[in-house]
This record gives sequence, structure tokens and C-alpha cells, in this order.
Amino acid sequence: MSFKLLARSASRLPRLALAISRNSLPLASTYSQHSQYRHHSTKTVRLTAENYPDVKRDPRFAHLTDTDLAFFRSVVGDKQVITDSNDLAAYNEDWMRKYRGQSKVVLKPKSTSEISTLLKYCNEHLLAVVPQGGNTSLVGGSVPVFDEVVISVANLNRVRSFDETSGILKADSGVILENAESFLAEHGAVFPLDLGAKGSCFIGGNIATNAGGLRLLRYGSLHGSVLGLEAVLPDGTIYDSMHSLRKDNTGYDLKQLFIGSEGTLGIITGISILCPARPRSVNVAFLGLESYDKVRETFRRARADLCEILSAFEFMDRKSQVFASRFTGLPHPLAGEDNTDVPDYPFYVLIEVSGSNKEHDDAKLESFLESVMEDETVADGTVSQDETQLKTLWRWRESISEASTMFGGVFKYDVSLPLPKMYSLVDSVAERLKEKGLLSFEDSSKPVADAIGYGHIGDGNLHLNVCVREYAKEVEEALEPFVYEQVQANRGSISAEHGVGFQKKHYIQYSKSPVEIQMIKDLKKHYDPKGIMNPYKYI
Ligand SMILES: O=C(O)CC[C@@H](O)C(=O)O
Ligand SMILES: [Zn+2]
Repeated sequence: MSFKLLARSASRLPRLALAISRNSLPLASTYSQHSQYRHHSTKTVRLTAENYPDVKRDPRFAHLTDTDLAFFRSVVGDKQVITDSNDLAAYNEDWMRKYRGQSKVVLKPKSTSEISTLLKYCNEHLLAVVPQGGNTSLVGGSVPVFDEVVISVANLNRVRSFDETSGILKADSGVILENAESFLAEHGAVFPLDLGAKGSCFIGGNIATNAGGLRLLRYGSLHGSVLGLEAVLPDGTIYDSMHSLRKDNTGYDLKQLFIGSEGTLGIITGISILCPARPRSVNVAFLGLESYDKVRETFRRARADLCEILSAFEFMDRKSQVFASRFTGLPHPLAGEDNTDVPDYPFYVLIEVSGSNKEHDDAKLESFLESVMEDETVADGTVSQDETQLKTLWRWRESISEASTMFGGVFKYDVSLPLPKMYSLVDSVAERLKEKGLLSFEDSSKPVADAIGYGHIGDGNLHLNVCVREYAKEVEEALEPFVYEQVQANRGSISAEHGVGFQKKHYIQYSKSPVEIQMIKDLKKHYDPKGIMNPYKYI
């Protein structure tokens, strides 16, 4: 496969800049020769409860009994009650192998009414509950901390209806995002959310965590797209607002309470969501840039010049691309024939445009790229020529999250920051870890291998991944609350899109005022007075 390289002639484009920033790492090819990469090491799991002696099991909660199990079996059937310790492992542990709970039972109901019966029982018998979707949380939000009962919505996986005129999809919460997307593709529509974990995450979990993803820039947040919900409250009451209404101005918009509630107010069982028409032409450009300021300038120009066809604007730092290269094994998109002449820019940008007229959209993208390369805002780039290339270019962005676990583990920070300050957080964190003698790529006796930055620059959202060889407590202490203090000082948010979960439970005050925290606690107390829903997390 060969990509169309944008003009590399001297007249329109500076020569490939192989000079690297001061903090540079070896080039991708050299870097990948290091032997310290370990795919999904099994040695680094952190046992949540053991490592957090200040987090205690709430003594008000009951312990699971045989009577409870017999009741659960009578509701959902024997097969949907999982108690075998081997089978439980996948539900107790998150995909980063960072958090692990000790639940003794997973329930897999098949309907909203079964969930209602189960929750009513758990509430009456003071059994704490963790709702679980695809278990792709990045903040330890979807696994138990102690022995909570896991209620999985995996068996609620039907599309209920799709109205092609209005674009409204109604579906169970356990539909996998990618399946929803494929279904909609057949009907000329698109799900207004896309993210790297689409093959595993559930749309109900996306809503419970208010996932942001790769195209928020185009489609806005789920707070705008979700038109209605069905959810079961902790006492078993079914809240049904599965409307098809774009406009409903009758006071409090209660469904919003569940969007981003992280399973603390009930279990979402159904969603009604507005799905835009599927763009007929989509194109992606992958660019190399010489500074973060140039990344920002390119974004400013993209917004102004590409206007309504701009559908994603993502940025990746050099180190994140080194990781992606190693992880995917793909030839670099900006490399020469046979993957020679591998470029080495401190920053890369992925721009997606989508619209309804290919000729028009291509011409617009081309003239934008010509203009940013003409004045050397962008140093180098390539544009996809077909869908395969488009997907390959996206891999350079989408694979980073998983690639960041290659050394064994990762501390993930997902913050909103004003654009001018955004990247300096990555530098200051790396410096701090070095000063403390914790970071070295070369020296494998150090717990931290590297700190990388990438994210949805179009949404002001930075992903800072601190890639570790082990989940050492001293690393966590060097990072927290340091990262959150920096974010607060710049009036950012400690969670742009991943949520609070277990990881940020003690830090919510860095983003919410005492009045807001009190209002949240009041709501929680009102709807979940016994506190059974996803305890030890969020608030
Ligand atoms: O793993 C991360 O830190 C980011 C995951 C996801 O939000 C992404 O944008 O790729
Ligand atoms: Zn993200």
C-alpha cells in the first residue's frame, strides 16, 4: 500500500525535519529494539483493597448468602448466575490489570424487569451492586472494590427500533457500540459517538460515563444526543423516558442525571438517541509538525477553513507515535518507500473531514493543506486515498491507548485544559518523575518508562499516559495530587471524558465546588439512600 504523499518538493514544503526536540527519544526503529516491552504483563496487577488501606468495606453491607444465590437463580436462571472463580476473574478485573475486586457473583439478567427485581432485592437486603457493561473503564469504575454483586447488562443487547426519518435509535444498553454502528450504517446513519474501545464497550456504559470519543468535535456530547433513557433505580423502580422528542421543555431534564452518573444512581437499561445522517465522503490527513504552537495554529486554521466538514482533530506527541509504531508494527505513514527515511516530528495531527460531496470536500481539504504547508505551519503530511488507508491512519491514533500498557501498566490522566497550557502538563510531569529518580526509558530498574501525551485537541482534552513497569505506590504519590493541582491551577477539569470512578474519587474537589459536591451528595442520598449503587467510587 502506498499513501499519496503531500507535496514534498522544496518549493512547497520544508525538508523533513529530522532534528528532534531536546527531550527526544530514539527513533521508532531504534526504540522498538528495546526488550523491555511486555505485552499485558501479568505481574503488575494492583489489588485495590490491599493497596488502599484507607478504603474500607462498608460494614453496613451484607455478605452474600446461599439464600441470596437461590433467589438470584430463581429470577435469572442458573446459567445467568456466575459463581465459578475462574469465570468471575474477567468481571473482577479491569482491562489495564490495575484494579481488581473480589465479587463472588455476577448476574446476567435478560430484561429490564429482571433487573428491577434484582435491584429491589439487593436494596432490601443491603447487598452492594456494581453495574457492568463492556468493562472498559479507564478509572476503575466498572469493577467491584470488595465483594459487591456485579450486574452485567451483556444480555440486554437488542436494537429496539430505528426511525429513518428522524434518525432516532432506541436500543438496549448492552448493545456493543460497534454493533450499533454497523446496524446504523445499513440505514444510512451514524452513532454520534466513536471511540477506540468500540469493539467491547456497551452503549449503556458510554452513557453512564458520558464518553466523549473521537468525534465530539462534530456531534457534540451525549448530553445533547441522548433523547431519553430507561433506567432502574436502586429500589427497583423503573424510570422510563424513552422519548423521541427533540424538544421537551417541561422543567428538569431528569435523564441528564444518568448521563455521567457512573452507575451510582441506578442501572441504565435502554437509550433513545439521535443519530446523524452518515457522511457520504470521509477523508483523513496525517501531518507532522515541528512544535505544539504549530499544532494549535493548525487547529485554528482548520476550524476557520474547513468549517462544517471538520469532523475530528486529534494530536499525538512523538513518543506516543513511537509506541503506536511498536504496537501496530505498521510502516510509518510519512516514511519513504520500504519504511525508510522514517520522519521524526515532535507532534503529529490527524484531521478528519466528512461531508456529502467528495469533490467539494477533497478540494477543501487540499486547499487547506496547501495553505498550512505553504507557510510551514505543517512540515509534512499524507492524505488517505481509500477506506483502508483511512482506517490505517486512524490506527496511529486509536492504538495509543492500548500501546501505552506495553511496559506492564499505565497511569492514565484525562484532563480538560485551555489549549495554550495543554501540552506543558506532559513535560512537567516527565520532569517531576525524572527529578524524583522514577523515570528512565533505558534503566529498567526504574518504575516509570515514559510519559506520553495525545488527545482530542479539538475538544481541549489531553490524555497523559504515564507508562510504568509496575504500579508502584511512590509513582502514584508523585503523580497525585500533582497532576490535579496543575489542572485546577489552570481552571481545567480532572476528567474530560473518562469519569471519576475509583481513581479520582478523592480528587473531585479539584473540579467541583463545595456547593456542587453537596448537591451531588444530596441527590445520591435521595435516590440511593442505602448507598448500594457502585459504592467506593465517584463521590
Ligand atoms: O487511554 C487513554 O488514556 C485514552 C483512551 C481514549 O479516550 C482515547 O482517546 O484514545
Ligand atoms: Zn479520549
